[in-house]
Amino acid sequence: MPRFAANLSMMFTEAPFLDRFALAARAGFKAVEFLFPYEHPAAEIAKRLADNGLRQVLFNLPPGDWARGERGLAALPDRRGEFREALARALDYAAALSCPRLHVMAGLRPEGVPHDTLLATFAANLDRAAEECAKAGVKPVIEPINHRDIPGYFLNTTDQAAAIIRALGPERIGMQFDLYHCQVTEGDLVRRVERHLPLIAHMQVADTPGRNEPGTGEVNWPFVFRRIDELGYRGWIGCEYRPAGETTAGLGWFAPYRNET
Ligand SMILES: O=C(O)C(=O)[C@H](O)CO
Ligand SMILES: [Mg+2]
Repeated sequence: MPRFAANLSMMFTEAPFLDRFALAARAGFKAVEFLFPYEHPAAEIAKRLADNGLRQVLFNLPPGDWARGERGLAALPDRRGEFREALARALDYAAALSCPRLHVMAGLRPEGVPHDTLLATFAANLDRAAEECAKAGVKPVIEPINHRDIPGYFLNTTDQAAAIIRALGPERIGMQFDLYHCQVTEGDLVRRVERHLPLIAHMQVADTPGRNEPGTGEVNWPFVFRRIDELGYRGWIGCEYRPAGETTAGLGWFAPYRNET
């Protein structure tokens, strides 16, 4: 059976961030992910994880100035110093939270910079991230993101991510396969999971088109989850969706998977 992690940036937003850990555990989750921990001391988050018997399975490197629209630094040639600092900061948190995966966001394509320059920067930064992360027992992951949610994002398709991962070594870098982005951009979910399975180190889910919980949109999730399981994926699937109503009221879809650890 697939194992689901609650995404605490999107779920349980009825409560302040630090109180969401208890709500996730009460709803039956054994693991959590979120976008960014940096507004809170790592020790405080570690305590919430321990108090509630939860594992932290993923979070993101600092993405630059999120409030001003930045969405990562890794492909940006004039931000390499800042990328190194972001990596170090994320690794400090990962150590404190015993987190095995870090999402390295590529960033938005700056106007006038050739694609090859961005790709070379992304590869060089990922190479460095892989080296530093390996020392800490962490695997960095990259995620193709659709054009509608983040227009101008550098990394859009699973094939593009796969080519970068193969060039750098799948044992060093993984794919964060977000089924929601894949359905928006590419579709053919099960075939794409089959194609990229050896590279996939983390998954995420939301239904399309609304980015709400599974069962609110157009995808046959029981079939997709069953095939993912049959294919042998044993990693986590982060519930990176905006609940259509109150979070707990929308967890009916999760009932068959609640006991997976
Ligand atoms: O948007 C997503 O799907 C993500 O997973 C990123 O971490 C945040 O943009
Ligand atoms: Mg995602």
